[in-house]
Amino acid sequence: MGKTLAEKIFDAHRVDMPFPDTHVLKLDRVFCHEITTPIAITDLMARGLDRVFDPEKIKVVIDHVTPAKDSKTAEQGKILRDWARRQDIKDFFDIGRNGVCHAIFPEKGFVRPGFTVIMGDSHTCTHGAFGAFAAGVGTTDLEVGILKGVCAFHFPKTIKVVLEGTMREGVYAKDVILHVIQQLTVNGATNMVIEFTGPVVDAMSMEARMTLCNMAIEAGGTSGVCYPDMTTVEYLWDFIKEEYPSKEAALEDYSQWVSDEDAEYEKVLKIDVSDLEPMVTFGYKPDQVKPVREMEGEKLDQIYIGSCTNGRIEDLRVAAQVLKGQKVSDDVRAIVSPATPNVYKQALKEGIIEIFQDAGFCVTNPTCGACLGMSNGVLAEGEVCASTTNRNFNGRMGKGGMVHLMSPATAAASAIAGKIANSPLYKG
Ligand SMILES: CC(C)[C@H](C(=O)O)[C@@H](O)C(=O)O
Ligand code: SF4
Repeated sequence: MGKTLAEKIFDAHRVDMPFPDTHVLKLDRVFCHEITTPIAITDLMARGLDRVFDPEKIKVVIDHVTPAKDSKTAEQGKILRDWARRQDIKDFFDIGRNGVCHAIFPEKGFVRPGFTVIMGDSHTCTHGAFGAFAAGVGTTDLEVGILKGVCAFHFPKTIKVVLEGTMREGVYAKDVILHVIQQLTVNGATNMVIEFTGPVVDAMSMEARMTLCNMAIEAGGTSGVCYPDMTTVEYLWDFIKEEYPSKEAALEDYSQWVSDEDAEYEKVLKIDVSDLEPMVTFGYKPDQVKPVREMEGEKLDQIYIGSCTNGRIEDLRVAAQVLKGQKVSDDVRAIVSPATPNVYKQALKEGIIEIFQDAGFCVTNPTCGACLGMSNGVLAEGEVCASTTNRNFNGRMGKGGMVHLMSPATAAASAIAGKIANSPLYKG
């Protein structure tokens, strides 16, 4: 019987099996941010265990609320900052160099095919786009990871999602993943890995693959994964060119991180994306999804473009294409948060920031901010936001507020219309 990609990663990292179905894996990366890691640090300190397993494998960023908005968030930043200094963690991204964790860490080349990655953040699944096993964990697992560089997991059953056909113009990875979540439902992949394969994924950029894997958790998935290929090698090349004599050599090495043809799956879901339309959520759960067409004209108060799902340069490019020469409707306000300083810089270079500003968008620094209703765009009671983020839970972006998840193209078109609208890039 063949093996899935996740099983192969487990085999290569297993150091112990203390109980049946408890696999202790060696970790290649432990990622940290200022919301969950300070709790782990404080607890480790209280227990006299203020150490780290390897400062080079730990990567740290302040991203959720930055600059700090109050004494509490300032304290969280301080605990993380002091710890990174004390433990000699060199890859620490503080204000001015910081961006959303799941955007900046891939951008820095920290994730490689076949890696194991944990973080105290549910969207850690994003990094599976590189052919890694990347999972969000709670405080106890994070503490063990920081201290010992290992983490215990259950054996990963895998759901294979095969994406076939050709996407229509104006339909994006976000529309695909919303459709997939609708099919799987919010707990259809609980404790499982979702493997995204097929010609549609093969043709996708790394950014689009990250958008897919990012939302695996919204179907309950532990991790999303894509097979590494030449697109992966090209994305990583600047970081790996010392390791391999050529891109082909890197590809050959990475090609061990794919599933065998006869691997066993929990479920295989084949989806032809050829007829897929731009999609949007309508309720408080990410599987409540409809075509934008059926939601056109719905009232909005705010538009938000950003986050670890859709705050990368490709996303901003698409939004700018829609916004060019247009104005945000007087009925709404609009905010864009480039996900990293590099995204911001590139958007400046390409004139994208100017397009956003001329349209009437507020451009913030790179941060999670509005995505989880902590800063930079919190909704008031009863307000509605069109958002490129990944969660539409009740009150997610502010108490009593509602969120409609959608692609950057749909969000930009909705900003201009002042209500939910399909983008002119979609030719249907
Ligand atoms: C703050 C953090 C723990 C949280 C998560 O784990 O997902 C956040 O990133 C989110 O998206 O709600
Ligand atoms: S951008 Fe949103 S979903 Fe992503 S890590 Fe930040 S708060 Fe979580």
